[in-house]
Amino acid sequence: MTTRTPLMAGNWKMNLNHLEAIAHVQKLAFALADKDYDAVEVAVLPPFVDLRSVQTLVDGDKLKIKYGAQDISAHESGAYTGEISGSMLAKLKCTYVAVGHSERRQYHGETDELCNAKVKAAYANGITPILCVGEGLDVRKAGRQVPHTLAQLDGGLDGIPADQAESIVIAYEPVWAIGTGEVATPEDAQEVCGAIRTRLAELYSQELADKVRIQYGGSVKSGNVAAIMAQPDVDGALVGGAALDAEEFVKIVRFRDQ
Ligand SMILES: O=C[C@H](O)COP(=O)(O)O
Repeated sequence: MTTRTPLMAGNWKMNLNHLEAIAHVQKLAFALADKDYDAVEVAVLPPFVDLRSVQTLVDGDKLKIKYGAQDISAHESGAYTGEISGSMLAKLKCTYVAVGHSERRQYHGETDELCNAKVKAAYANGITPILCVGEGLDVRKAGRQVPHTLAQLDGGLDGIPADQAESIVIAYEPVWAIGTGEVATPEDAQEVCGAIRTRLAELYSQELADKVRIQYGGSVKSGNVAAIMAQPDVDGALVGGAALDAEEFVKIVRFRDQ
């Protein structure tokens, strides 16, 4: 059985300017330094304008905290006003990039096809995508959360070869649980995360599926993280609101102590 290192990633969304970002990462580094946290990988996904500041801090102080972006352009360069390319993110040494977050899908009309192009752009630049998938409330009420989420997974991974897919991170985020305080039960999370792993085995191989980390996201807090992480197919969390509070995020990282 493959051991997967849990990945706790804080998606700051449109919060914290570059000065606040520096203070926040310093707090995280200070709080995490007093106890070994090698067993858990910690990442932050700040707004684009914070990335240079975060990079300088992480590089300068040789922090173990990883960082990445919340989005990536499907294009490599050119006349795409407002977009940020994969090569720009790679130049800032981003480890991760979120692709297809439900807020991008909902407010910016991102389709599975576009997400797939963004996954390819990430890999073309040596950045690991965190592909976000998950159903809305109407789909959940209709009991179609598994086929809906797997269709997003299939679309996002279309044409991605195994040697790339083995490093992908999948974030299962039921939209009805994002920022609502409405957390999926551990069983809800396991149902879909387990189905994602089974699909990865069908698309590639069981060996590959066993390597891929699958996160849960949606109102994760220190009080509920341990129960969610106890599920066999949940390998981390993509944390929104609670990641803006350094102390709370550190508690989530230390889920084993909760
Ligand atoms: O990317 C993070 C998710 O959208 C979860 O956000 P939340 O923890 O505020 O519910």
